[in-house]
Amino acid sequence: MSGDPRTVVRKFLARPQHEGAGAVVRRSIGRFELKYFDPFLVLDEFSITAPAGFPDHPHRGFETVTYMLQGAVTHEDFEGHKGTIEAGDLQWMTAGRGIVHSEMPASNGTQKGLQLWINLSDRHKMIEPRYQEIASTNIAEASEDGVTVRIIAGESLGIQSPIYTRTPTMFLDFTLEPGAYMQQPVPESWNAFVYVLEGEGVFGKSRSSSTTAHHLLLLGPGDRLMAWNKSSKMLRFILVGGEPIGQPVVQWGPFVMNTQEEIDQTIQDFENFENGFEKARYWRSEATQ
Ligand SMILES: Nc1ccc(F)c(C(=O)c2c[nH]c3ncc(Cl)cc23)c1F
Ligand SMILES: [Fe+3]
Repeated sequence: MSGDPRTVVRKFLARPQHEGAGAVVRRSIGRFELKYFDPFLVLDEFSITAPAGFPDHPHRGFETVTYMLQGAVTHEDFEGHKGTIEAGDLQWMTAGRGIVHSEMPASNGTQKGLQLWINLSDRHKMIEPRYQEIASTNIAEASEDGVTVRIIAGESLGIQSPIYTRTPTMFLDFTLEPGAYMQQPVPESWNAFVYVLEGEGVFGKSRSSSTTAHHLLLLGPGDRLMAWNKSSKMLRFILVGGEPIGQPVVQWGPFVMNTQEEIDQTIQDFENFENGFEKARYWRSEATQ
């Protein structure tokens, strides 16, 4: 690698806030200090205990990536697609022209996970909805010198995820043993961030300070991330990068388009059950009945 390692340019502590129906999320991307980090719209570390959850709601114009950390979430949509996302499982949902679904706790106790919202370019915003779902046991994993990486999207240690990312994206789940060090290439033209899940780590070229759980680190220019675990406990974090789309973003809750007129049309489509929302007219999820 001929370029420079990336440095940490901004650091945010994601504090709990209420979302959905009684759900608690730690929102890092999508909060007022960081409304949009192209192509990323939202990063939520969510925690839900029944009866709280995310009952019937729509999406248009982007993708949701749900990666379970603890427990399980049951999802069902207006096309009859339903299932349970267990701990370690991945659901990559391309809402495209429109999805209406519910995402609710699948069992008692607290369900925890991450949900990342990835914007779609204008040419993909109205494509047919699609799911890519991988069970935990089928998620590619590699280990080397005290570093274990689960390849959710993109490539690491010579292993490529099967997930097709319309907006080119990498999503890697790293665990470093005490004393371990990692280096991961990141395309120089991509925006990239780290979100710490557990432990304490030192990130970036300057190795200035350590970072603990629930913190998001925006990375500056460079061709790779370096990280160290100088603590006596395990360090776990995700490294996410994406190719900026560079188009206008007009968002109204779960609708993300390029112009206000397209948002007005989307709201009309949803209210009139048209242009992709036809099946929302009579559908209600079982989870919320
Ligand atoms: N207010 C609001 C508006 C629109 C939404 F789509 C949602 C929503 O469904 C979620 C937002 N964060 C999430 N983390 C995890 C899961 Cl499983 C779902 C969500 C929501 F909460
Ligand atoms: Fe949703």
